[in-house]
Amino acid sequence: MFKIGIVGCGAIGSFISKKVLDGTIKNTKVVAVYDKNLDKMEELSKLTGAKICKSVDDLVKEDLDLVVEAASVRAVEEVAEKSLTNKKDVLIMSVGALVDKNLFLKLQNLAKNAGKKIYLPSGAIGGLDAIKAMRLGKIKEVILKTTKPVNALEDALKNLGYNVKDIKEPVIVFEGDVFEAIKEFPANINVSVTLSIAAEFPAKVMIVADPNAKLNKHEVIVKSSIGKLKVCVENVPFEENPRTSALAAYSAVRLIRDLAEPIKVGT
Ligand SMILES: NC(=O)C1=CN([C@@H]2O[C@H](COP(=O)(O)OP(=O)(O)OC[C@H]3O[C@@H](n4cnc5c(N)ncnc54)[C@H](O)[C@@H]3O)[C@@H](O)[C@H]2O)C=CC1
Ligand SMILES: O=C([O-])CC(=O)C(=O)O
Repeated sequence: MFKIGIVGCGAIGSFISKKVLDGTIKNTKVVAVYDKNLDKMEELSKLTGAKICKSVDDLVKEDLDLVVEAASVRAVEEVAEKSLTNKKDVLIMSVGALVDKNLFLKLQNLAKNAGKKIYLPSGAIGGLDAIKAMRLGKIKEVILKTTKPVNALEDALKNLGYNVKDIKEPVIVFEGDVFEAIKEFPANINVSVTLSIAAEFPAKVMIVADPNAKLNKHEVIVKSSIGKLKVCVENVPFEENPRTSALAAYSAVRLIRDLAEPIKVGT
């Protein structure tokens, strides 16, 4: 039996748990959960039978094969560092945290020394398989254009001083590099960091708030010496959390399911 611990019992953590329970992810059990929100943690524990943990420290001491971080960019350092030092593989959803080069290198070293893995799912975008291969040539430009409904961007827009009710037509609310993008939209643009890590090249990012949009759209363009890639996904948002695309949770489910597969498809 493959044993999982989950930090963050929101949309993604709960979805992964449901896919364990319905057998989409086979021979697996969610054995421990932690969330700073007690109600969410109790709800997921009730659903899965998992132990309620008092802290990340408490969770990583359990007998686990994998820790899933599905909490927030700010949670990543503690969850990943403690998982790896306690000899657990870790899957990170809040990939945005890894825009910090020092943290990236620290976790990479910890994983190497512990003989453990850090898994970064493709999340809400596509094309990373091809981009990783293209990276072996020369990458010239990496672009991500994200369009989301206004309510999906609401928290970040309010922090940036937008009056969201005044947005009546599509507005470019951000244009800049991946470093600024994840700072200003920490719960919306983790994919720009995953993309930049896969390409080993900093993405240029544009974010559009569209009051008429119903889907989370991500357009990825990569220009390289090997060729040009254009991938566009139009994702159904999660009902429980409109900031998050359903594809992001499905990609984590697929990654965990594939860990046990003898044949690996794609790069
Ligand atoms: N890589 C990707 O493509 C994507 C990544 N994400 C990221 O994945 C993460 C999870 O997303 P959702 O499940 O949709 O979010 P959510 O908001 O539905 O759930 C997050 C849960 O984590 C808990 N939490 C937050 N900080 C915590 C901490 N420091 N310690 C313990 N619990 C904490 C919250 O109380 C909440 O219950 C977010 O950081 C989100 O930005 C979301 C979509 C796509
Ligand atoms: O789910 C999405 O569409 C993308 C997202 O929130 C993120 O990358 O943080």
